[in-house]
Amino acid sequence: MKRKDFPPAPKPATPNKPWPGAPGAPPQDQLPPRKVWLMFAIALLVNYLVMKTYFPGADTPVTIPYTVFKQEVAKGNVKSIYSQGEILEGSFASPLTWPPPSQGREDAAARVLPGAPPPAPSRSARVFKTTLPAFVDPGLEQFLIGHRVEISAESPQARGALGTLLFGFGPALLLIGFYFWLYRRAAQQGGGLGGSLFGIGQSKARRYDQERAERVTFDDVAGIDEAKNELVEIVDFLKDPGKYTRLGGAAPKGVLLIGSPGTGKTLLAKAVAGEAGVPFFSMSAAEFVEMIVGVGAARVRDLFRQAREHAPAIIFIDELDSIGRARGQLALGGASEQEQTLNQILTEMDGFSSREGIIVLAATNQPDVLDKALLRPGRFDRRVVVNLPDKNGREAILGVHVRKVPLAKDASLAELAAATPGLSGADLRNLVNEAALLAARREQAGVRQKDFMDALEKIVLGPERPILLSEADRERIACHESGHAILGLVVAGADPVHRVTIVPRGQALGVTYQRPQTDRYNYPEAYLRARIVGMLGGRVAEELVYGTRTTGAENDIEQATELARNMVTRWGMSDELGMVQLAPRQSPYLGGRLAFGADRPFSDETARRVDLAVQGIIGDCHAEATRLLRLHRRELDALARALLARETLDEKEILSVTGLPPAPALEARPLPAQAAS
Ligand SMILES: Nc1ncnc2c1ncn2[C@@H]1O[C@H](COP(=O)(O)OP(=O)(O)OP(=O)(O)O)[C@@H](O)[C@H]1O
Ligand SMILES: [Zn+2]
Repeated sequence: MKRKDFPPAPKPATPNKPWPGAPGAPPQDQLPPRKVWLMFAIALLVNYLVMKTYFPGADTPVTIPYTVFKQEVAKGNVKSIYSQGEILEGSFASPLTWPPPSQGREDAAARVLPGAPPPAPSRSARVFKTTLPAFVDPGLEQFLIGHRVEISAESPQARGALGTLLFGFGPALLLIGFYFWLYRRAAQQGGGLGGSLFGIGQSKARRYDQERAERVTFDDVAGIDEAKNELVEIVDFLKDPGKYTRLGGAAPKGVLLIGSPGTGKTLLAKAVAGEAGVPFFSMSAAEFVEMIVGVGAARVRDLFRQAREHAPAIIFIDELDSIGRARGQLALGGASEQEQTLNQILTEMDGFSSREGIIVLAATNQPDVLDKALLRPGRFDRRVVVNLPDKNGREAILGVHVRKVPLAKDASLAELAAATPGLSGADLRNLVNEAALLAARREQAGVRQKDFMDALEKIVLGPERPILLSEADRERIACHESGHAILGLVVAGADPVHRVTIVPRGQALGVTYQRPQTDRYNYPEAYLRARIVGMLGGRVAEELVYGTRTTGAENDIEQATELARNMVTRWGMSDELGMVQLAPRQSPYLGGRLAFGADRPFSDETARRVDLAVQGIIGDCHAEATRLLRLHRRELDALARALLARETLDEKEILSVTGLPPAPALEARPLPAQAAS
């Protein structure tokens, strides 16, 4: 069973890909695959028809009886023959239909007779084949000559040099021609299919023409006003590059957008282009680098060339960190390719003057791993941090995304914003989308608050999972979740418990969902301990009720350990170790993961003391959880029973079942929402 905290925020299924037709969805200017196949089929057909018309000898010969052959010679319809042993091949002056159609019909009638061989379907042919009779037909030669039949040593099926060439290579030539045409087409459209076949060195940059794609403006970007304000100047510059450089000042060349996934970096870059009315060339850095060495650099060159042709313009490089990692720090393999690509970017950025009116925007969520050379003046010397939105920001972002969604009267974006701490802009868009789908499925005219809340639950906790649990398992899970929930009510400073369920969701078999009333930025030690006590509540309840342990607490243990370790190593909350930094600062953009190349900066002796301190915190919290649950055993049992009967309980129901008041407040109330399972 699993415990979830709001940060790291859950990732929506497709965080970055706008759905087709959404603002910012790339224009669909590549050939759709179906059309490609159609063209291919047409090419093959043309090939076939050409062969048919110009090389009738290519026909498969009809086999005719010797007598029919002689009749045709007598009629003067046989143009030439070629004999090879007793097989005689030849061609007619005008095509012959064989077997004659009438005979075909008779044969069809005869087919009812059992054992009758199926007749050959009658068809018209220019070439034929016949077998000479075993007895010698004297005078055949004279007969043929008399009827001007050309007797040759060469089979009519053998073709001239050109014929052979066309037959052997025709289809291949056509295919090549076809691909070449496709490639030209794709190249004209700036990348696409051809690019992957021939133009490997071409950038696959997508160009968004602001007239063609739906134009993105600053109106579409909400909740990140600071970042927006910093980019206003860039828009100004793009509108009139001359204005800035007239007095000899250098305009910015590169701006690095730094922020967690889904905070709207791409959107912001598009909006800058949209506001300035300039073309937007976008490419993900990961796309630069392929298996073939040198390709990345060529693509970079191509990307900048394209932008230069359309200047003023914006170049947007997403996921810069995937090539911008400090050189020499790269993983094995592909290192030199990444280096080359990176060097090419640096060269290009040094190469263009700011007068050209090209601005390179790049996005990353790991600024600390970037090569220092990228951050030097004249390159990405401006940094704009794009933060996760606060409550007001979330409300504004929701406002942007519900523009085209009809809302029911009871829908409250403010309330929704309050319930979604830690969610990014992309998450919020996803939330609105899910809610709209849900409302549509429920056949409502507008989206109600309940739809939003259900969608939120699905996004945060994962979709419900239809697995069949045994009664014993359900009882265990009910007991475990009740343990979390009761502690959420009785531990001072715990976040309010919003929901408890024993319906399996996502990875979890059951979930206790807690969330704070406000966004939190600073966490008191007492709050962190309260949180660990709550995390351990599931296992402790099982210990009290059953006296045995299960694997269900794995996730709880993981999270509790991480939190306790951070208290000791980063936040100086251990008296034994004091205010010493024992772990590198975690990048807020790495979602809590350690920065690249982090080393352990202390002795083995200290490591042992850290472990002891962490175990000490967990031990204390375990004791506290046990004490509190013993004290509230009656409420624990009541809640577990109610859960077994009703599966899901909301805040009000939990309070009424247990008869407990909400958790008493701590001096100041701390952190984002959490869900424990
Ligand atoms: N501040 C915002 N205002 C309005 N919509 C937003 C905002 N932030 C994100 N979105 C929505 O989320 C979508 C995805 O965001 P976007 O791709 O810009 O995020 P990102 O920061 O570039 O993410 P990543 O780092 O994963 O590339 C946007 O197209 C937009 O619909
Ligand atoms: Zn749990």
